[in-house]
Amino acid sequence: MSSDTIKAAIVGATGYGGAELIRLLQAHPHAEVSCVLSSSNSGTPLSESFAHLTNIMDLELEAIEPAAIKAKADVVFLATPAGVSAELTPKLLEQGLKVIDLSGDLRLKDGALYEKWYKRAPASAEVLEQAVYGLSEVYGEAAAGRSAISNPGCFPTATLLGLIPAVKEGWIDPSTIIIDAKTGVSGAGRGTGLGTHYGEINESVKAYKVNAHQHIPEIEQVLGETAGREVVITFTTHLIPMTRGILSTMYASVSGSKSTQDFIELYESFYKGRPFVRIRKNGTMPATKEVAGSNYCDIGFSADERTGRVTIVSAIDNMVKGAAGQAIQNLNLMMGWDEAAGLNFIPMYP
Ligand SMILES: NC(=O)C1=CN([C@@H]2O[C@H](COP(=O)(O)OP(=O)(O)OC[C@H]3O[C@@H](n4cnc5c(N)ncnc54)[C@H](OP(=O)(O)O)[C@@H]3O)[C@@H](O)[C@H]2O)C=CC1
Ligand SMILES: CC(=O)N[C@@H](CCC(=O)OP(=O)(O)O)C(=O)O
Repeated sequence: MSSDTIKAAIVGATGYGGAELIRLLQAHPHAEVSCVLSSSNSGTPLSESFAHLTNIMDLELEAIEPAAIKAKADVVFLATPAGVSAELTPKLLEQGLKVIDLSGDLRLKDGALYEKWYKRAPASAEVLEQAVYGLSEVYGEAAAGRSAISNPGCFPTATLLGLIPAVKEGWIDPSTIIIDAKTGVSGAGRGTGLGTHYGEINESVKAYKVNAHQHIPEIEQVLGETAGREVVITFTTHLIPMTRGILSTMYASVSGSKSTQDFIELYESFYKGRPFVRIRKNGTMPATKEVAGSNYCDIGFSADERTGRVTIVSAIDNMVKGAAGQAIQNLNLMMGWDEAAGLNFIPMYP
């Protein structure tokens, strides 16, 4: 480890997001996991919760005590359910710790909107103000030197990276946007439930949370900022019988006459120098398998002269670019390191 190494604590280490953070941080050149925390399993070794970590991460799970975390860590990743970070973040910041939150608690800047969609009390206005929305390729520069980052949701990451350049340039009419998104079941976390039970999801595809998904206001917030006016979207999520991956298919009316190649060139220029967004050539479309296990977001386009609409398709791994990978990308940006440090994984294929 180099002298600019920092120590990371993971709250929610017994969940999927926590496990993915551990997998990725293990290979990070400037960060090491110094403590793992749990609200229900403290005093047990992490490998008892995750056998795949046997002989790799033998740390014992600890109770969540901000002062004790400060004694062991510089930065805290919160991979916890909604409601936890709203309460915990101010206590961690008071200790002088940096916080990267993977939950939805700090993403919506309007507390009333959070209350409406998440059905819980929001974080304080002060904490919401402090947290930078960490869509790395768009707001990455704002993360430098900051103490709190709200990591974007998995669907918003795939969708916003696919829409922002066209909305920003006025190439699509934001009022016509329709998003059809599919996810693997790991997006629902490790907790068991009827919704992700094998017998319920295997050999089946279903739409869920239609017009009621908590990522709707998050996507609208960012597209509204990008367009400079209110944006309202139609957004439908589908559960697919696969473990990892999100495919977001986006439709919108094109303003003026733009070809598929025009879109490809616009996006290549917008994401120039950003290592984790890959633009597909010649109207070819991405697949979740082509980004699995990696921090890439792959985007493809088809502009249809016949309908005057464009179809934009983006693919990510929900656990990596949609959660732990982007959280580490944000750590890198926060610390002024190479944004790709520790994240140069080739996707697992096939
Ligand atoms: N899975 C994904 O693809 C993505 C997840 N997210 C978000 O990241 C967060 C973590 O998700 P994920 O890892 O999948 O969820 P999991 O359900 O797999 O894990 C969440 C962990 O949080 C801990 N926890 C539960 N209650 C509390 C509490 N009151 N205080 C502290 N810790 C608690 C649990 O561990 P213990 O009982 O040991 O404390 C649990 O293991 C969620 O907010 C999720 O919405 C965001 C993007 C993508
Ligand atoms: C399959 C599945 O259930 N996925 C979850 C992903 C949500 C998530 O990650 O929640 P936050 O981003 O709000 O923290 C869902 O659609 O609600």
